[in-house]
Amino acid sequence: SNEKPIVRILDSEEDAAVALAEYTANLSEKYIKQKGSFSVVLSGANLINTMRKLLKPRYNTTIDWSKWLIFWVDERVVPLDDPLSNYKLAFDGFLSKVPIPKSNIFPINYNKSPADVAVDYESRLKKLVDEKIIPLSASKFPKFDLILLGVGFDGHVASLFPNRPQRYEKKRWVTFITDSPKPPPPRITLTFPVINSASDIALVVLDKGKADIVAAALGGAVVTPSLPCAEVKAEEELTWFLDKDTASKLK
Ligand SMILES: O=C(O)[C@H](O)[C@@H](O)[C@H](O)[C@H](O)COP(=O)(O)O
Repeated sequence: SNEKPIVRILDSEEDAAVALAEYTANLSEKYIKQKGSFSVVLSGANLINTMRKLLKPRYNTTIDWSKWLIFWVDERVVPLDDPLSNYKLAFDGFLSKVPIPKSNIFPINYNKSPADVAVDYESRLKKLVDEKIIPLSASKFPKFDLILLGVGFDGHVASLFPNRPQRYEKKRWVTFITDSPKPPPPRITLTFPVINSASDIALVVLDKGKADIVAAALGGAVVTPSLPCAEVKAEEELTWFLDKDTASKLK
């Protein structure tokens, strides 16, 4: 793997959205050619809006949507029709507008217990690995093609927060949190061993309020505890997508 991330600094949020579409479409073509499918793992929040260019020509007409598999890097433990659901956000803003087969979309099975939801999601991933739909990494974690991550103001990725133990999980594929500092409190999340087994990862940060966090993560500043976003590694390539304002504090 490439130890050094690629840092792309675009002029504006609009340009970053275009660059993200181009990047995603290229990976889609590459992995579908290579392995017959393209597994994409989504975050919530702003990311879905940044993916909007994929819904427009030429991407919407040239991408082989039937080969996409959709997962969530983290999910709020709420019913799937709740306005806080990452699934609902992705469905309303993206998935309902492209012809991805419903059977290729893997939202959580909602249940009141975050622990149960995590166990269920992990066992469904295990089944997909057994069925050879998702490959296994050398370290025996599921290997997704592309994980798309946002970064929080505290440097979190997925629902792996700086001051919470979930970020140190080494064995589980999916874990849960009942006291997330970002609301809502109950969530499930993929763990670092799974995230860092992905082939390609995009960290998409387009918010000048996060300029300091990005500079700390990319500038190698010593922060205790370390920033989760600085712990992300990809098997093939890790790419940061920033706009000028968000990158303004980079040296
Ligand atoms: O549950 C969520 O909200 C996310 O999946 C979370 O990990 C998000 O990606 C970051 O908090 C950044 O969110 P923004 O990009 O909206 O700031």
